[in-house]
Amino acid sequence: MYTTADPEWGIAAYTFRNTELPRLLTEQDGLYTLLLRGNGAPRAEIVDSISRAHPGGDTGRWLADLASPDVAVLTLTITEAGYRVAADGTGTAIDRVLAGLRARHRAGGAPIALVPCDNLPGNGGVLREALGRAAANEDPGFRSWIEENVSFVDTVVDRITPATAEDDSVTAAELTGFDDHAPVVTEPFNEWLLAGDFPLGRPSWEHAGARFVDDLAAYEQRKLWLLNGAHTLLAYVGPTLGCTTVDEAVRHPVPAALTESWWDTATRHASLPAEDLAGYRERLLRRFSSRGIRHNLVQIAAGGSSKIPARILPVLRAERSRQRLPEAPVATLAGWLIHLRDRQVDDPRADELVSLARSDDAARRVLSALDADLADDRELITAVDDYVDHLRHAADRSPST
Ligand SMILES: NC(=O)c1ccc[n+]([C@@H]2O[C@H](COP(=O)([O-])OP(=O)(O)OC[C@H]3O[C@@H](n4cnc5c(N)ncnc54)[C@H](O)[C@@H]3O)[C@@H](O)[C@H]2O)c1
Ligand SMILES: O=P(O)(O)OC[C@@H](O)[C@@H](O)[C@H](O)[C@H](O)CO
Repeated sequence: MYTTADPEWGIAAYTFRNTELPRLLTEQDGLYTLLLRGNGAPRAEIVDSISRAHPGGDTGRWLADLASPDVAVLTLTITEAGYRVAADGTGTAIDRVLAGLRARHRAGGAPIALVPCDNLPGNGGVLREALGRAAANEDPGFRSWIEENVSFVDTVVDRITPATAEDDSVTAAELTGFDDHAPVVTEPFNEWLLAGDFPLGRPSWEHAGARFVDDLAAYEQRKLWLLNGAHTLLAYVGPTLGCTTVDEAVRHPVPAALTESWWDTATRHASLPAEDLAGYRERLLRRFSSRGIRHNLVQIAAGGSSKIPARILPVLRAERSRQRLPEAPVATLAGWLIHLRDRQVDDPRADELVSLARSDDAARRVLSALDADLADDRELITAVDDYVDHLRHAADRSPST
């Protein structure tokens, strides 16, 4: 959407495993509909910035694109779990990026900007570190080329974009007359913040509202703690009370009160000025409550083992260092324990975590798998265990959603 602001640029898009989406996009000449759903009537825009779409398995094409000096920027949206480096170094997104950079280095070594768009603190640094680990056994000349020519840009992407539902295609076609098989539904709000260098230039994304800043840390903290932290809380507590979407969960008295309590706790440790945080929080409640967006909690519940450490634990640690034990992080951890015990778990560490969650002394063992220091916090572990019982009782008394 931001790239449509600069018709000089186009996107060669690659999926990871999905072969259907590139096929559909190719049939549609790369066009897709952005369906904006808020509390009023839906609106639609056609996005024309994808020049080509390829399945991730099209390795020859991928290497040729990455080798080309016409390619100046590589963005990645691969989920938090996508930054893991496999023990044998193969088959991951990081491995594919490394192969692409190798091809680029061999083809003359034009510089490039890598722009991760996933919800991770310091996502540019996370990518730099993951690539560094994957490249540990590479030729030293290639490794120093990476250091000197690859720029790692930090970003914060803020726009609630749930998985597309069937009726979204119907609504999109009614609004545009274009029979789109790959529409994307989103909220009207959008914010994209970036910090870093683009050695070969970039699209003028600022013309569509992107903001380039020197330091992202405070914005990142605000977004990851207040928005994604609350989403994580709702994704684990909501389903224990019969809620299936974010808007349902923030209308239910128990998760609604916990969300407010989480925001009170997290804002005590956030760096931006209080008025800014209060405004963001107020807007968030409106965004979460929007009836236009049906954001499934199951989608948000995936990958808790990488999300909880980034969104919940920094605040919990800051509170524990002041001898406080706030309710909302305890509720999130208890909800996660119930999730691991009772539900279909989508997480790269699912086997290990599900087995720990079903063992004796589960709370201590699951929490220590997240952070070894938590294993010694008896007060926290007891509170999480008690909260599991509390949530189960609350479920029995829960109003229907
Ligand atoms: N959807 C949103 O509201 C939103 C907003 C801001 C940021 N984000 C970020 O974008 C990410 C993707 O969200 P989405 O809604 O597009 O999800 P999605 O499930 O629609 O897409 C995830 C993509 O990541 C790929 N992927 C999954 N696991 C991978 C792995 N291990 N290695 C490489 N690729 C992998 C999938 O193939 C898919 O193409 C989120 O994890 C989040 O960090 C999402
Ligand atoms: O998989 P996650 O938790 O990183 O993402 C799910 C949502 O919390 C997330 O996509 C938000 O909607 C998004 O971050 C809003 O900007």
